Amino acid sequence: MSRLLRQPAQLARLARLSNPQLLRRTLQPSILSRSIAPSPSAIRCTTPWRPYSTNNKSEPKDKAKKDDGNQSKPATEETKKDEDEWSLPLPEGWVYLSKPQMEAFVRHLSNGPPAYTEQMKMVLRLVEKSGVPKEAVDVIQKLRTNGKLSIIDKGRLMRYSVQIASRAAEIDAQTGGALGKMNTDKKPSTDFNQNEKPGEEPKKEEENKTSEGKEGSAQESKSDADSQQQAKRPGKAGQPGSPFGGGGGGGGWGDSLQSILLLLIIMFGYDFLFNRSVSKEITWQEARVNYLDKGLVTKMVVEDDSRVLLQLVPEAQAGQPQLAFSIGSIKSFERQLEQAQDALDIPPNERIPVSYEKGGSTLGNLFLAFGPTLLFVGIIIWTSRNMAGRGGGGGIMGFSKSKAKRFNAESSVGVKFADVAGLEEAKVEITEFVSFLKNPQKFEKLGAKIPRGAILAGPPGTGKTLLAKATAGESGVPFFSVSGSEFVEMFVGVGASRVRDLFAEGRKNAPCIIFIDEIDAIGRSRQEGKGGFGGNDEREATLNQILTEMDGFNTREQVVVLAGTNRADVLDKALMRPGRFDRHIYIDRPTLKGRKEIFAVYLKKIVTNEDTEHLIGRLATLTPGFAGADIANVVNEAALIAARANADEVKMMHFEQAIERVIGGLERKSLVLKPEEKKTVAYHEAGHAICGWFLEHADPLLKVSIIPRGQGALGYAQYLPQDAYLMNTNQLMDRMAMTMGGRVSEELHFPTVTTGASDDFKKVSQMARKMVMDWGMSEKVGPVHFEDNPNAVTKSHSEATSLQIDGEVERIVREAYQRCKDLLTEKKKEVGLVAEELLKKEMLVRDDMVRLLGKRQFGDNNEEFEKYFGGGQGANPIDTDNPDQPTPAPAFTKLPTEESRR
Ligand SMILES: Nc1ncnc2c1ncn2[C@@H]1O[C@H](COP(=O)(O)OP(=O)(O)OP(=O)(O)O)[C@@H](O)[C@H]1O
Repeated sequence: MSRLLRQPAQLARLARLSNPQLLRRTLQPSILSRSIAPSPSAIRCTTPWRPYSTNNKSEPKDKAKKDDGNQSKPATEETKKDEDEWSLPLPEGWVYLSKPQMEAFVRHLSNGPPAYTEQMKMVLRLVEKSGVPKEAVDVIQKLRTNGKLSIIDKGRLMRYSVQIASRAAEIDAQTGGALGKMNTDKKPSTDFNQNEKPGEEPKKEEENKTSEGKEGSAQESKSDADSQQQAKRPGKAGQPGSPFGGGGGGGGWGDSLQSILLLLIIMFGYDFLFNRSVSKEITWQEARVNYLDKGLVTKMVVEDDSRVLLQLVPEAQAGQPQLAFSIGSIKSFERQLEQAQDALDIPPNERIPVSYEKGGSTLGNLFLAFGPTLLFVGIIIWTSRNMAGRGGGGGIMGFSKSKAKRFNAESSVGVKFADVAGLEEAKVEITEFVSFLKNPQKFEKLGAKIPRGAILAGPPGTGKTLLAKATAGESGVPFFSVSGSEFVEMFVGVGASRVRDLFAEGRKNAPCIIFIDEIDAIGRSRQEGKGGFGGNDEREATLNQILTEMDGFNTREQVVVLAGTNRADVLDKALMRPGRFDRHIYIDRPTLKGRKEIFAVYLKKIVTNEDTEHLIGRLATLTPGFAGADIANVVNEAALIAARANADEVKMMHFEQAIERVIGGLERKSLVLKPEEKKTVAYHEAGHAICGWFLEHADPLLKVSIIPRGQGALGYAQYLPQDAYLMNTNQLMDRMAMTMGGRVSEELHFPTVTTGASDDFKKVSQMARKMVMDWGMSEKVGPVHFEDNPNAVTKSHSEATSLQIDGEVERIVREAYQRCKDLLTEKKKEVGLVAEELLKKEMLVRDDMVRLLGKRQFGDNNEEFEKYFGGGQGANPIDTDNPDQPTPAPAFTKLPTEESRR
């Protein structure tokens, strides 16, 4: 419809093209009904229609009287009697227009676009036939007396037009399309000729009507043939295309409604845009001689500084349009008016009032009147579409819809417990939910209450979501997954209503599992944020709704709520209490055993000829601290590296490259260091390596490199820390000393030091501070725990204690430094040896170290390391240039770079 409105020519085409079809549709029933048996509807369709103003002598008077009695028209003088037998009674509050009113209406419409004159005639016939709402009479009366309408009145008239159009459609449907048929045959009693004097019947029309009256039923019998003729000449002048469908049992009344509406909108739109007022142009002289001099002018309105509208006494105005004349300038008009009034000797207090109006019904006014409303409606539609596009559920109402993704037991949730490696304890806990969903009677008959839900807490990527999915997969129930952040919207109340919707959906689909990931986005403690500038009301409202919903489940409702979070510590206590999230399942990063199991799951999908057991063990040993997601990533990365090298299978070196890439980041080949910088980096890394090699509690060294990697790392020494859960003071001191190795080596080998050790100092300081404040490892401060929250306004301890803590931290760091300095001073030669080798080879592996320094004195303190990497081997330094030496395992050899492979 909007497309049609933008292209009025199309509408004309549409109306014209639709005419033959409509005619055919209209005709068919009457032809059929006549060839078989005359039916009342067929007769009705062909009964000639007589407009109200035609005083048709041929109509039998008694019939007219009878009809009059049947009509429920108001008994005013202006009310017109309808004589057509198929006319429907006027609805309450509706009247027929009087002839002068009709003429005023016609004059108004005749200002529409010329291309639609024919269509306007049809609208007119329709108005004659259908009557108008009573209130419309007031507006039309204004049109009659003022010749123009205000924007508000035009808007009203538009509204009445819609009502008229729907009544027309009703009549058309109820009379089997008679209205449509009538419009193809008849002309309105009131013509559109503007220049015609009001009240005067056009002669031609009169003739037509007389002949109509004479021919009477002859026309009826001719109608089929005529109609068929018309069908062949669509849109010919005088035979307008009908916008009324309606034929064939009212099937086209929707078309009628649409067409009439479009026509009216076009007409009024045209009027708005192009006709400042419905008026007749005269000259100043005419205005003066015919009206001013005769004392008929009551007021003058200057429009847009260029045109003057005359307001006349009612007697003079009656029956004619608004009069207007153009002026060159206001000044000259005022002068002329004054002279005229002076000449007429009009006293100053009786002079004709002049008012000034700007704009009239210009485009600007139109925008001023409707712009804000249109803008508002536009914004609503845009926002609503946007929400729908984001999966908001469609339309503005979609805001409150939950965005949970539903996975079906048969389709998407293909995950089973077997796919979740490790996490044995968590699986045991959660299996209970599965048996509850599968077999609730088992629990109910013993009077047991089933837990409502479980919080799965732990570091990112450890398999919380996977476990929740597996629970749904095992129990074969629908699974609704939603992220906590999806409840957070800028509109107040949306979060709470989404929670309501989610739980309602869950209840509808019970038994089912609802999984809320990252629940900390909405489940944070309500105390948080209260201290500052007040809490977040929207978040609290959402949390309260979750609390309410979880309370709302009765024990028989088989809806289990699981939630995942990385921050169980910040969750609201009310959320964690029994009866809501009863179970708290902590899922930590996998241990060596867990990593082996996860590698086993993912390596199944990889093409490799390596010994699986050895591969898994070795990779698991190389990846301490890796979460399940990291392991999945390493395996995939290795396959990608192998594919890039066009390998047939994924080899150990591909896996090791992948691990190195995940830990250290991408090799930065573009970063070229100056020779002296490279030398500093080599001595710095050699210092770390020597500390790691000679300190008793250091972790086994894997490799040292001066190839820049990732973000800002110019070199690195990779150790293999054990899965340690406790550390003693000696271990910590050795680790700190090892971390200081880089800076101390720089001090010993160069006249000045560099900025390269800042990250080392940060680590050392953090460790020392924890030893003093958290772990009670300072004799002076004692076994006390101190809160170390840099954001806290008040400290948990006194200034004196702070000073004491600072003093102890400094002491520990200094001790570690001294330990390192003593060692590196003693091993200065070895540092130089390793550094020079590093400068030559860029990367040294464990075997290089053994070759250069001899077997490590203290062993590797790591069983797995010794098992998979042959730790302790190489008691005799390996000469890699000697072909008789055993080939080192891949982790100990330099990995081929991209260039060397090419
Ligand atoms: N125990 C595991 N067994 C198999 N795959 C795992 C395991 N843990 C994690 N993964 C892998 O890691 C991916 C991410 O895991 P998941 O989404 O469950 O982590 P999460 O703990 O929910 O993380 P987050 O806290 O960031 O939401 C999984 O799709 C899976 O491929």
